[in-house]
Amino acid sequence: IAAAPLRVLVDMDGVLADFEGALLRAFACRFPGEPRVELAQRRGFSVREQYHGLRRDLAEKVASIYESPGFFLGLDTIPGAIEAMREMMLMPDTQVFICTSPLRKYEHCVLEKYKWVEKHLGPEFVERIILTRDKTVVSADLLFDDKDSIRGLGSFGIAFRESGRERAANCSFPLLLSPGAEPNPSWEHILFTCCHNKHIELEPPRRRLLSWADDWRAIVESKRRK
Ligand SMILES: Cc1cn([C@H]2C[C@H](O)[C@@H](COP(=O)(O)O)O2)c(=O)[nH]c1=O
Ligand SMILES: [Mg+2]
Repeated sequence: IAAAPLRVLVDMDGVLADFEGALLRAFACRFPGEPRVELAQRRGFSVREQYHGLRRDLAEKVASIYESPGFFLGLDTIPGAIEAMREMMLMPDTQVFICTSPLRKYEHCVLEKYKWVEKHLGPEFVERIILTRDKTVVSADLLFDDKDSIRGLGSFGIAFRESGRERAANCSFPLLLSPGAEPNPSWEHILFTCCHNKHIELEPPRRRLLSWADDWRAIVESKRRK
């Protein structure tokens, strides 16, 4: 019996597309007099949260950048990403998908993510886009992602008290509070190094990919069933 092909999910922002670099450049350009967080000072996935910590009103200002038309389409590629994706796609017994989370304000983001993939990778990769706010429910062997803790982003069931009784409600909650719907995702998460996560020390056996110049091929091969 032939072994099942290896399925690899590759995240988009921070892994294929340079979200952080573009955001900082656009922020500095649109709000030149405001304090900003340089890439070397970035900590934690949410840039919005870090700007909020700097000064409350800066959260809305930084969000206005990535919610603007043209922002996602204009992102530069992460060095080596396009070459790595093309090579991975050609690997025998390997299925490659782009797994990316849209903003809750999806108006420009969703269309522009599709256009970005077509522009930089071509139409065959557009067929391979998975858009989800909860990557835990997607079944695969590997997930390359720059977010240190992969959970759901969207609405989820939460218990709360009402008239002394608990009931479930489908509430929309801030990004970082939502657990994924699947507590045991099938994939191994490989943390892709990005400015906001490079200071995090991973607990073994968690693994990192430092960049696309690092040995991603060895990570892929390590997951093949013997
Ligand atoms: C506040 C904030 C939001 N994002 C957004 C950008 C994307 O829509 C998703 C992450 O997408 P990915 O392809 O799954 O990486 O969240 C962000 O990346 N960083 C932020 O600080
Ligand atoms: Mg990402």
